[in-house]
Amino acid sequence: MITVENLTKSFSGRTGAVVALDGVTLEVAAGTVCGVVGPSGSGKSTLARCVALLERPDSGAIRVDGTDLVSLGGSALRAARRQIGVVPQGDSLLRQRTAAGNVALPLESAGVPGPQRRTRVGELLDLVGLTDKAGSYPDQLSGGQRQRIAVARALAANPSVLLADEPTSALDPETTGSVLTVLDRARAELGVTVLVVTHDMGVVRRICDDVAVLDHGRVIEHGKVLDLVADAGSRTSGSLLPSVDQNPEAESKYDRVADVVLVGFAAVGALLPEAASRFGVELGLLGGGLTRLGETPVARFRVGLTGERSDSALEWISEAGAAVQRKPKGPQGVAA
Ligand SMILES: Nc1ncnc2c1ncn2[C@@H]1O[C@H](COP(=O)(O)OP(=O)(O)OP(=O)(O)O)[C@@H](O)[C@H]1O
Repeated sequence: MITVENLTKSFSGRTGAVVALDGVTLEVAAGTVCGVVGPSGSGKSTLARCVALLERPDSGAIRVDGTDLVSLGGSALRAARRQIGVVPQGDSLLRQRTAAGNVALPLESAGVPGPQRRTRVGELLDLVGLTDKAGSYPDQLSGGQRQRIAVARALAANPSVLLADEPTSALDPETTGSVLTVLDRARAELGVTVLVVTHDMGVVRRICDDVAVLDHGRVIEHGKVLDLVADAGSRTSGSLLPSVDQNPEAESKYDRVADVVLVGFAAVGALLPEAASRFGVELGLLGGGLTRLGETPVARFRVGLTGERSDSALEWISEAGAAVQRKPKGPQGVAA
């Protein structure tokens, strides 16, 4: 588990101090993947660098499995660093070493004997699906393959935490998928806790259990992705749910208009028709659609309802587990 408490970090800029982290508090449960998102300059990389102990915060605590890393020095700090695997931003492999040689690097530094090293490198190449590229040099690998080798290298010393800073930037969607699969396997098969910094909400959509949204060095939103998408006002719901086109003319034809978010329903399409028939209302779909967050099906539909028991129908949909947000009717609705 990673716990970050009230972390602050400033840099001296040309026009005075730049506050990169302004009281960041965050908790990432063991064996989960947390995405750190936010606009450029919001402090994402600084947070990752502090957690990786590459940067010392000005104040606050960073605990990994209960140990406060900020207070450590000397050999205790070096030992703590081994608990944290880092996939740096950009191309980070050594050009003159093969893929296997790059993965072996942290094991060599830790003095792991040759036979054990070879076994471990073999396991890691297998984990990232690149056993057949063991003898290839970085220039002979694609960008996605290089990133997967960087993940294998970060996992070599058996860390409990893996930090990845923009692991998929500059990759095409297909290659991005293969890198994300590897991060997901690290969590699922090795139980590693993963913190991934990204500007790409697609990364959050694919592999993150939790998300933290940073802005101006502060956490402005943090929680489980599946909880946040059900919260109509959250930024996460705005960026991950299917969009709804505005159509005031169609909406004006109904007594009630609402957005309905359904998370993890096996038969996502069945609830709305059932509400219509139970309460004898006319229910029309005005927009939205289905998506998937990780393995979980998620839907957002804008619905219109007409009939005396429209409110009861919406209440029943909400009691069945959906998040329902009633929409005020637009000017055309008032006129109708
Ligand atoms: N070493 C440094 N020296 C001076 N200022 C820095 C340094 N590192 C970061 N900053 C400043 O701290 C703020 C946060 O930067 P950071 O790189 O953490 O943001 P970010 O969210 O990762 O941005 P991006 O998405 O563009 O990588 C920015 O204003 C940045 O200019």
